[in-house]
Amino acid sequence: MPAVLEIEGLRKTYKSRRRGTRNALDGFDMRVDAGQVHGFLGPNGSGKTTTLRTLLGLIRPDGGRMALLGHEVPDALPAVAGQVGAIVESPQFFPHFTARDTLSLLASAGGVAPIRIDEVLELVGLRDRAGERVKTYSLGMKQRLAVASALLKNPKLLILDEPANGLDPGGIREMRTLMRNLAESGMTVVLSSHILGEIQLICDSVTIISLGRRVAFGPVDEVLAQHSSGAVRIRLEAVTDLPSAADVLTRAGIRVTGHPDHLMLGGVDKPASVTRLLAEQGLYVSELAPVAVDLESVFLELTATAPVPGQHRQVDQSTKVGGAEQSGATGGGWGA
Ligand SMILES: Nc1ncnc2c1ncn2[C@@H]1O[C@H](COP(=O)(O)OP(=O)(O)OP(=O)(O)O)[C@@H](O)[C@H]1O
Repeated sequence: MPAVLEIEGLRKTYKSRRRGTRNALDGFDMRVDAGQVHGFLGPNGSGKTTTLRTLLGLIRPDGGRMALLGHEVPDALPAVAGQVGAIVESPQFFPHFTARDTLSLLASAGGVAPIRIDEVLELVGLRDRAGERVKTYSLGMKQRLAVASALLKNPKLLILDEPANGLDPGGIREMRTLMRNLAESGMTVVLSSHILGEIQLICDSVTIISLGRRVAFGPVDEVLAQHSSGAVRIRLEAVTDLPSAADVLTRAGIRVTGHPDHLMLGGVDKPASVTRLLAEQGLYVSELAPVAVDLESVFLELTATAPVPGQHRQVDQSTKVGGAEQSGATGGGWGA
């Protein structure tokens, strides 16, 4: 299958007087095959926006290579730009314009045939409301108008940074249907998100980034399967013993992720050894259950930060060059 997007060893260092030198991307790799809906996941500050902006020629990288639709970028950007639609920043619309006025303006500026306006309005489900002013639109409708504007030139690749951010469950469902419809029409869609349940439902494949590096990638099922073997949830008689239990198990080489009332363990061969290890330290297990992991647990385990649906709550993950600071490592729990 041909790669629509390829990134190898991408590096970007930001230097600022106030924050010093920071590695936003530290040898990052990514590959997206044609016809996929691909989820790009990572905690705040892990480098998602820097990656997408670098791909689109808005930021100059310090190293590595990138290709879009088989052409090396940024050199070939003028040649491929017409085949790539992207929303990497919240687009601003004239509030008094209708959706149709907005798209007409963009279409004439971009040399797009007017007939395409109705097609994109239909695609994003705004045709019936196209004559209403944008200021009367819900956030979800504005997001869909933004997608419509990116679809005007009928791109082969659509890149969306946090398309479901701030949407209510109804808006998220509409966005999900839209993404699937676009993929079925043959478009490749890359979307960054914190809403992991959504990514699990919508996406065929994922890349997880942490601290500017790829920590997992592949078809969603495979990423889940790689992290499901030996996954166990335990509860203790005393919830206050969870931190000590996490400590004991981590020292025994078990991957541990802390939650308020239980621990998730990874890579457990013999569940009985967990009970024994803990009992030897006077820590008593009240429940031990094998579990099928979801994308959220995998994300938590790999990035050590807890995602909050629809919110930017995780701490910044970038690393300071020349210092030990790594601010994102403690957000999720005690272990791993
Ligand atoms: N213009 C800039 N100058 C200095 N540092 C920057 C700049 N842009 C981003 N950074 C830093 O680079 C790191 C990566 O940021 P980036 O925005 O790519 O992360 P992200 O994964 O998109 O996060 P979020 O989910 O919060 O958007 C962060 O530490 C951020 O503070």
